[in-house]
Amino acid sequence: MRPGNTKAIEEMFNSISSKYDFLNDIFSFGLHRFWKTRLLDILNPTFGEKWIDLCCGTGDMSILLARYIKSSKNITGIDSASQALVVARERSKQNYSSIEWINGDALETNLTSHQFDGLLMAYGLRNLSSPYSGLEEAFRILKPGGRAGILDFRSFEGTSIQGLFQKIYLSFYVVPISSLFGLGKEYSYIKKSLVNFPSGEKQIHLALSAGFKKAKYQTLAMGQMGILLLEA
Ligand SMILES: C/C(=C\Cc1cc(O)c2ccccc2c1O)CCC[C@H](C)CCC[C@H](C)CCCC(C)C
Ligand SMILES: C[S@@+](CC[C@H](N)C(=O)[O-])C[C@H]1O[C@@H](n2cnc3c(N)ncnc32)[C@H](O)[C@@H]1O
Repeated sequence: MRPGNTKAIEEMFNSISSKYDFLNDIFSFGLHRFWKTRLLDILNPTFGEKWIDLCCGTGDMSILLARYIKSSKNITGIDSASQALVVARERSKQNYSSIEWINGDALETNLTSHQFDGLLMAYGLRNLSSPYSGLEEAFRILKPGGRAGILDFRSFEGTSIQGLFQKIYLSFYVVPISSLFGLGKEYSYIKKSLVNFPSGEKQIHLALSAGFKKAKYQTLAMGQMGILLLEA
């Protein structure tokens, strides 16, 4: 599996969608929900605002957002993997039925410009064939002054203890456990996708070039994850 191969990535996420949430809980000890909630705490979405979750996958972030603002109205989730959206629809149909799920491309959403107050993207940017084009599209659909939060693995430049820890964790914990579920190849893709993923500083630069007025980057999970915070 090569990063940047859009069709192959879509197929990969379709194939892992039924085990995706379960494995994320195992691999992060449930902490990924805490990281996603931290993102919401920073962005402070409020009732009445219109939000979009790009690369929503099985819908975790959109559902957390709906819980956070105590309403599922005005929330849209978009993902290219149709099977991931089947899971998202099933998970949301009882209590969060107003969330709109769209099967589409985050690089070309075909959504009207300047319509969202806020935008979320969790673990999506690294999977796009062009993170820069993803940021341009995010900027286009946000209202002026709209805010965006992008959560993903931190990409380390050079040698560091944290970078080494990340490689060891992925190679000796995540891949072997996922292999037990027949998904070793799929999960070994995470490490590959980090090779060309821009560092926090470079993400800031890309976002400003894509049109955002303000950009900052902060880390969490003992420096393993990063949040890119943007204002359109
Ligand atoms: C929710 C998480 C990852 C989502 C995710 C992203 C991808 O790009 C994938 C690609 C292919 C298959 C699956 C995924 C995928 O699930 C984050 C949590 C899961 C991680 C595997 C956990 C990795 C944790 C850090 C390297 C170290 C964390 C230390 C912490 C203090 C426990
Ligand atoms: C690692 S998952 C993250 C899912 C979810 N946001 C979460 O935090 O659990 C990455 C998601 O990005 C989606 N994706 C990758 N490229 C995409 C694109 N060009 N357009 C829309 N979705 C895309 C995949 O289908 C996958 O569901």
